[in-house]
Amino acid sequence: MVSKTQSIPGVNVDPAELQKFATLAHRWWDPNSEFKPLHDINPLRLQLIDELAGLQGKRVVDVGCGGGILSESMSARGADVTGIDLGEKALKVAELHRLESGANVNYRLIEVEALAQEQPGSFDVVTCMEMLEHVPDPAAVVRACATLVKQGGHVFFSTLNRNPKSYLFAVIGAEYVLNMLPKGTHEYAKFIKPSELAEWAREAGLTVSGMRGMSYNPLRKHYSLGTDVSVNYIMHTVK
Ligand SMILES: C[S@@+](CC[C@H](N)C(=O)[O-])C[C@H]1O[C@@H](n2cnc3c(N)ncnc32)[C@H](O)[C@@H]1O
Repeated sequence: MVSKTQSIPGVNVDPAELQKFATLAHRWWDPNSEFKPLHDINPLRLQLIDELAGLQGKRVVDVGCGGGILSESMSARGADVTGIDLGEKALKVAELHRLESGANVNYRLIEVEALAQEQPGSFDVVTCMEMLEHVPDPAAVVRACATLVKQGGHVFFSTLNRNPKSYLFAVIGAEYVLNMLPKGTHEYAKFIKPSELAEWAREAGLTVSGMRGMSYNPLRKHYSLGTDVSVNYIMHTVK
């Protein structure tokens, strides 16, 4: 299924993108489902965020939290987490899982731009992972994340780079060869170059402090963090 970018006027959302995740939402916490890549990369990104921002006792907002894989793990590191998404089904799954796990996460169905108006400068850490490539106006999400974070706080973005290698690995490889993701999960045109993301971040008043690549080795079926940002990458910014 290939979605068309069609946003709701006044709202920075592509309903077809939300629908993709709604269809699969009940499988969010199955580590062998379509969400396996998120489960597999989670320990790596969690460790990086904790090392750079120190999660214990911090107020964190996880933007586009989905079923809550990262949100719950950050709460397990001692953070007070708010998880927001516009996918109703994903949030219901997240809430049910939270009730079982007892995680300290408050889930809300709210646009990041609306939360930014409601609670500017309120969070020590903002995470926005694997979400920017699914919205019509990613720069507006970056601006909202910058508004949400306190002065001196940390904002983490992760997304897919846009180049022939990322097309080969993230679309052809993951969706068509290895069947790791449903076909149509990603639209190449929405992938974001680090230079573009860095510019949006700077325009929003954030300083880019570093970048790490997340690479997948199909032979070892293993993800690792490193310097190769050609496919999936995490950008660390500070306000
Ligand atoms: C690939 S999932 C990533 C989930 C989570 N961030 C993670 O990395 O584990 C993308 C998420 O973005 C959400 N999403 C898409 N468009 C959104 C929007 N405009 N506002 C908030 N969430 C959105 C989807 O509902 C989905 O939960």
